[in-house]
Amino acid sequence: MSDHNGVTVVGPSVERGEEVLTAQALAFVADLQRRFGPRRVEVLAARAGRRDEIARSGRLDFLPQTADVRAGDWRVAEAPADLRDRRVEITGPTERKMTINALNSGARVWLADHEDANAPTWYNMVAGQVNLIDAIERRIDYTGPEGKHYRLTVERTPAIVFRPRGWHLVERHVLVDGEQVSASLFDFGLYFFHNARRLLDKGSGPYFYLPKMEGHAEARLWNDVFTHAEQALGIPHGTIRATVLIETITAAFEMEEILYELREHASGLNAGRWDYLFSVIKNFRDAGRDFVLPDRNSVTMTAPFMRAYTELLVQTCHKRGAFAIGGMAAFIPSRRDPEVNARALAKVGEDKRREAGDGFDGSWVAHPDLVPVCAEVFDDVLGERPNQVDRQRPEVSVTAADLLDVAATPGEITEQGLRSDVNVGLRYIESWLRGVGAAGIQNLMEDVATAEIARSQVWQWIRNGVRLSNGEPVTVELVRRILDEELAGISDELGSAAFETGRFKDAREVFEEVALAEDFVDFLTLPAYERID
Ligand SMILES: CC(=O)SCCNC(=O)CCNC(=O)[C@H](O)C(C)(C)COP(=O)(O)OP(=O)(O)OC[C@H]1O[C@@H](n2cnc3c(N)ncnc32)[C@H](O)[C@@H]1OP(=O)(O)O
Ligand SMILES: O=CC(=O)O
Ligand SMILES: [Mg+2]
Repeated sequence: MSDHNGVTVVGPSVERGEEVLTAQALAFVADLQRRFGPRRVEVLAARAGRRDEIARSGRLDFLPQTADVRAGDWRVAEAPADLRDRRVEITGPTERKMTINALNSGARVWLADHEDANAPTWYNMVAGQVNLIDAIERRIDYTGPEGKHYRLTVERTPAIVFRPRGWHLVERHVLVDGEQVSASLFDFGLYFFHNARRLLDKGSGPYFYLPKMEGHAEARLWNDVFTHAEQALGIPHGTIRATVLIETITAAFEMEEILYELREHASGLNAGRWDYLFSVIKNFRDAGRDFVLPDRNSVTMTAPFMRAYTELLVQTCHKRGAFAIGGMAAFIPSRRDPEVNARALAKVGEDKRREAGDGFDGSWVAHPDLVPVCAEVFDDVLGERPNQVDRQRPEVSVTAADLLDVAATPGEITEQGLRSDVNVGLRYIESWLRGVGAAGIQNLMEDVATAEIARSQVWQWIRNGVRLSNGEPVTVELVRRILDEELAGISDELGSAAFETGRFKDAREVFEEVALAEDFVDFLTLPAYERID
């Protein structure tokens, strides 16, 4: 434990942690917390207020008070040179081996993730910052436990776009004046303090993905944080570039306003489909059967409400000179199973073709073996151009009713779907509690966002009196029985020794809290964070 000028670090020491947790860097974070921490609390309270309003009215609409922003003539800042071509973006945790693999992947951008793909153990958060500095300095290497050596093998590495944790989270290992620091300000502050100048000196810049925002007031808060941070380090205003994930249903109604708030710092919007689905379930969880989604794996991007969302996103971005970046197809390739691999490549190719055809400027992949698939699709559509931001979509006309047309989603609610939600929820939470924030489960990529869908869908089915396709009602008792059965199956598969040393008991407790409790828990990571480390 260390204590300096009102900043107390209560996390254990991490190898090379002293390089990032310097007195100056912590003072910078503390200043951000003191200036902006109270506004973060207000923003979170406003979220709760808005959700109460949705519960009362059962609907959402574009904001009348910002009609002039939507009608106005404005554009976001010009893209810096290394963010003009974003056709392939690889995402992943900042763990050392994966950092090197992502840098060698051939993607144009690496989304270095402290959000959905991250389990925020103190070790991960500090070591991740060390790895990021080493990555920017191109001095990163690593030897795995089996002796395999990793180093940078390419001349041109992807531009790094760092995703800090969302506004809802705290970093409990750092206290500022006795209060837990905002995880967003901690992650952003350390990365910016250590790397802003470094990146500029290397011809790049401090670039960020901003997760899980629920509206333009939150974008204004980020913009004010950026402006202050630039001033504090004497870096020109507008150096930071931010890409905002539109991954909540409320933010979908404020895309223009979000870009407007951040216009001097904005690079684009990303269609974060998994959290978006979670947000639809969460916000309309008690709005009746019209908002009940079928089995998680049957909801695709061609469902009418998902198409409305991505079409509006592309149209909005290009109207404002911003990049539209596509989302994550969940299929992961396999180097062991050619059939699984072929299916993943085909599915991902199909997904990227739809996005490129719709006008997206680039898209995400979860695995290095998917970089060529995404590159090929966007190469075909872009040709010599670095992006297609000039492609306007005047024919697109999306209404509030289109964004909320969940009822038109095809698909069934099946016992297999329920079992899959329970199985994936348990396995993912167990992995997260062990410090692993992204996992391949049943050949699909699972992370915080996909696990949120699984557990919130179970909650919604129970609370809306849903029956499975076999006629059985979804009840707390049924889900408890399935939990027993799925856990027994996992134990048989892993063997009892491995099962007992895992975190399945805690994972079950968390799953029950976030899927079965009468009061809906806003984020599964909140109760899970109490049990991490
Ligand atoms: C909803 C959202 O926010 S999506 C964005 C957040 N989610 C993510 O970023 C998920 C990123 N992807 C991953 O973490 C991984 O691909 C997983 C967990 C899904 C699968 O990983 P693995 O089980 O290790 O896959 P696999 O064994 O095929 O990996 C092969 C190699 O590729 C590497 N690799 C796989 N995915 C990545 C990645 N995203 N970045 C860097 N390297 C990767 C592995 O480290 C492994 O390296 P090695 O051969 O040197 O040991
Ligand atoms: O962050 C991306 C998502 O789909 O969620
Ligand atoms: Mg997300």
